[in-house]
Amino acid sequence: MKILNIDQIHALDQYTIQHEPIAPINLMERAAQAFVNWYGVRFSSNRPVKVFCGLGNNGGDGMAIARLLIQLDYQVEVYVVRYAPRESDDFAHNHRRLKLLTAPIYIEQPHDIPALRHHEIVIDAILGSGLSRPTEGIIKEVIQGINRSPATVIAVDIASGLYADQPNQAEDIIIEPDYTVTFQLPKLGLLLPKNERFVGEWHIVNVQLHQRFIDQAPTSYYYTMPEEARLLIRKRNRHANKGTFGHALLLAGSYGKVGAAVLAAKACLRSGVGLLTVQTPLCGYSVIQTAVPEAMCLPDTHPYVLTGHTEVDNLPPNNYAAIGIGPGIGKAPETLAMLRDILTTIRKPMVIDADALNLLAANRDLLGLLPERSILTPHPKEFERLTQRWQNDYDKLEILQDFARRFRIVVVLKGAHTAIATPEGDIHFNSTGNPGLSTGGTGDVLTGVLTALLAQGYDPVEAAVLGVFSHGLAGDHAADARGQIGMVASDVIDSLRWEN
Ligand SMILES: NC(=O)C1=CN([C@@H]2O[C@H](COP(=O)(O)OP(=O)(O)OC[C@H]3O[C@@H](n4cnc5c(N)ncnc54)[C@H](OP(=O)(O)O)[C@@H]3O)[C@@H](O)[C@H]2O)[C@@H](O)CC1
Ligand SMILES: Nc1ncnc2c1ncn2[C@@H]1O[C@H](COP(=O)(O)OP(=O)(O)O)[C@@H](O)[C@H]1O
Ligand SMILES: [K+]
Repeated sequence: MKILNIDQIHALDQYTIQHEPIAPINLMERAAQAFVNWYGVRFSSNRPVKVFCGLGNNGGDGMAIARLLIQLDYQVEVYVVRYAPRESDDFAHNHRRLKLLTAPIYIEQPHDIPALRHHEIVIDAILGSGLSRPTEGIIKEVIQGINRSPATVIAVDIASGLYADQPNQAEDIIIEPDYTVTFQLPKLGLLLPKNERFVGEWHIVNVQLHQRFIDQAPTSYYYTMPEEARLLIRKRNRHANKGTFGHALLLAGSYGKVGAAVLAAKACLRSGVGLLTVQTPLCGYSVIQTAVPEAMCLPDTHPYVLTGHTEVDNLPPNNYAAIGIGPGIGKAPETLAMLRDILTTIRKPMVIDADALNLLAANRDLLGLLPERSILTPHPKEFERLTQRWQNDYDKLEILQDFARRFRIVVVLKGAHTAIATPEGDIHFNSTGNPGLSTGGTGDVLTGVLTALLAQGYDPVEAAVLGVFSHGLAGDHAADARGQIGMVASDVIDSLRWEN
């Protein structure tokens, strides 16, 4: 699904109005109805509702939402924050309609702000995507009052005071909602880590804006929807054999970190690879042979770290369908030499993770050797080591795009909405996963998943989008079964499923 900027979203509104065609007031009604449908299945009518409206179209949505809720027998009070003399036409229209049902209360001074109790629901329709400057004056006072209250807060479209596609300043006063119900398309600002407090749990509701405009709108930002990810999964041919699905090589583990190799190997096998060889230091040999009997093991000559040398007959590295390197390998000089050797030999996309990334960061000349369309999987700290410090999340996205474009690679920047940057400069945000994944070893699992997909011949961008989605989904299933707190990386492996 595309993520559009605010100018595009406004143009999309106008396009829908002209080409559907639909009167603006009816489009607002559709948005309000979509919000109320969402609301109705979650909150019972015995919780009093206070709707806070601004004077623009977000406020107009609030007015229409209040009317629809009153008609459904919810107990609703409507507050209008009168911060300016002018109102939008559609606000004024809905204001008139609402006044036939109830008398709104006007807030002009701080003492007009009502007390809010914990069983109440606040609907924040003060400012939406039309935000043009930081909040101040009476709007700021109302927002602070709502944020201090114990009520449940739901933002209409976006929290009042939060920019949808540009950075806020630390001192900005912004609604801190429990939920955001946004219209039609996700907004970039909802996905960024620093905005977490101003987003809460967010949901998209469909208001049937014109699909032709969306299809033609240029963007670099995408949000992976379940149906899009599932479409990428390839069906197996009836007459397939294990050769069809590739032979992968995982280079993983060091003394004390052979578990990382085990996790990556198991995840690789659970993601459909045909054959798997794990190269690990000698100390890992019997661990791999015992813990992952489905995998072959290539013992390195070194007892503790990977050097790339082995006394056992094996395939030349270029003969593997895909190579994944990094989980638990450490940063020994011998391992650096092996990485350099591999990067000079291998010409097909690889998966590079963990200490392999730290070795790249410390030896930047290696970046130029990366096979085109390789997948790098840094968490934010590793990414900072590879690049530079960023000022804010928007700046970080630019650094990410530049880095992926410059080295013609796929960069999977891990986090709550993992951002996958392509060599073409696009960014795909993931929609699955939960904080239960913040536990040691889940990154190793992802490396195994991605290596398996490359070995099966998936294009690296598709492998990254699908692999990250499926890994997050497995994390969600693991959380359902074990809870976010109790789940571990092995549960994520056990929960991997590939169904389209
Ligand atoms: N896209 C969709 O799918 C649909 C969208 N819809 C809804 O429309 C909403 C967008 O409406 P909108 O454009 O009228 O903007 P909104 O935020 O209500 O108000 C802006 C007004 O406030 C002002 N203003 C700005 N910042 C300010 C500040 N800090 N302090 C004080 N004032 C400030 C600004 O004035 P100005 O910048 O001109 O001074 C302007 O007058 C959107 O979020 C959604 O809810 C649906 O109805 C239909 C489907
Ligand atoms: N709060 C979160 N929400 C969603 N996914 C998360 C969250 N925290 C971590 N993850 C995911 O868990 C994985 C952690 O990877 P990483 O930090 O490399 O762990 P490790 O090095 O311990 O294996 C990544 O895929 C990341 O996207
Ligand atoms: K709002």
